[in-house]
Amino acid sequence: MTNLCWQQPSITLYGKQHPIPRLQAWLGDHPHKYRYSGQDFIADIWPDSVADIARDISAETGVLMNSVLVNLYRDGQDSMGWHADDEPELGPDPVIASLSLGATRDFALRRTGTTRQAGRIALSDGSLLVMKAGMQSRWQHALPKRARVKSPRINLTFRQIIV
Ligand SMILES: O=C(O)CCC(=O)C(=O)O
Ligand SMILES: [Fe+2]
Repeated sequence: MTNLCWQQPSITLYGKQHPIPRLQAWLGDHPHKYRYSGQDFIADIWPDSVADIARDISAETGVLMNSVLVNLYRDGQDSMGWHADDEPELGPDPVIASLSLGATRDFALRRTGTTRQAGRIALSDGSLLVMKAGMQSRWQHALPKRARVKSPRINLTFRQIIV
């Protein structure tokens, strides 16, 4: 994982550029394109180790996963804000499978259109969280900062790009 092509793109908030508070890499079985905050990213072809995990997760979920967004949270200061994975490339009702490695981090949930957190799940090393069809339109999720966490976490969110 350490030799992946890590990127730290900037997102535009209120007209100002901010680097995302984590590193990410976009991998797949083909050079799939995906659009994120107004920028296009082309997938690097995944190494055999990741292809093997994708095969297992495809068998587990019944969905042929052909791409993965890898997130590296260097410590508890790194995070991901509230969002749903509702990019058009994923189709109307995606299944997304999220494998966690390293430090345990809380995964927070809220209903779409609300601001209050409705629940959280501690994602520990080796855990697999499957967000099933219907979830992205009804719920948002986030990975909040945790000041006490001093060690890194890598998260692989397997997806099926359908366009
Ligand atoms: O790090 C996590 O568990 C969440 C990652 C996530 O939501 C995403 O990659 O879209
Ligand atoms: Fe997500």
